[in-house]
Amino acid sequence: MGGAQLERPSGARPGVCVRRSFRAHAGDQPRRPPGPIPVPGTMKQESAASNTPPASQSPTPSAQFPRNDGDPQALWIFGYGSLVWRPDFAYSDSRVGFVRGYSRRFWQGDTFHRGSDKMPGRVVTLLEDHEGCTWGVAYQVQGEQVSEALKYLNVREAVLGGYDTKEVTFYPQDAPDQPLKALAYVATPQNPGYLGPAPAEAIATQILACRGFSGHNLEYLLRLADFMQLCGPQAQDEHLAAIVDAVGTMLPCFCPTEQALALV
Ligand SMILES: N[C@@H](CCC(=O)N[C@@H](CS)C(=O)NCC(=O)O)C(=O)O
Repeated sequence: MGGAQLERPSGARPGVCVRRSFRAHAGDQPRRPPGPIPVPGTMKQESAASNTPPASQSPTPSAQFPRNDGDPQALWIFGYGSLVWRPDFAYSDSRVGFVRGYSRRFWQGDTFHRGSDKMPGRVVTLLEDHEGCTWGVAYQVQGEQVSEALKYLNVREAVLGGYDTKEVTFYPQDAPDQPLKALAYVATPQNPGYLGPAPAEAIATQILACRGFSGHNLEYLLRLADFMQLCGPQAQDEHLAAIVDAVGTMLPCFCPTEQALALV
């Protein structure tokens, strides 16, 4: 199964849930160019075991799983960080869209996937924000996929990441007037890995310096920025953009000089 299919909105008017000061109406459906464009990176269907340690007695998700009309066995899971480009669980359908009332923030520390105990990386969580809007991908799991996905995500998100489950309302980009109940993994300030707010420059420095089991923290940032770029101009994330800008400013300081390279 390929990556989540992202249909680049043509130069259409912005969809629903755009910048704080703008409220379009469900009728403003962006026209669709033919054929979807895959989200950057492949969403491999490799077995979950390939990138997480042996499953432990992970706690079961605290939220009752949100159900939508139709297939009672189906469950939608909303990804807004690494799940956007690497869900690594089998799913039946995926939709690009957004949740309202939350803002994405690089305020969660990560000592496994993108950092270490000595140098924790920074990954994203959702901050309750009445005016907020966060774009991501919702994945539909059905039948046996439900228990498999939840078992895998409990290890990856809850046990290793400190995330808890929360029910959110997801608005598909192509049908914002038909919202879906979805399960999201959110790192709250009560979890031990929570780092909280910091200036964009400090977050950028931490991201540039850290790597973990799943790769460099910079890859995490840039893949998310890549996804947001593909969502089109109506999808804005000022916090993410400020960190990307700060990384761009600092990168020369982290790059080896010609002289240093000549010594290699
Ligand atoms: N829950 C968020 C964030 C999840 C996230 O990024 N978790 C990290 C740290 S626990 C992770 O799974 N990283 C895997 C990776 O960086 O490839 C999402 O829905 O995407």
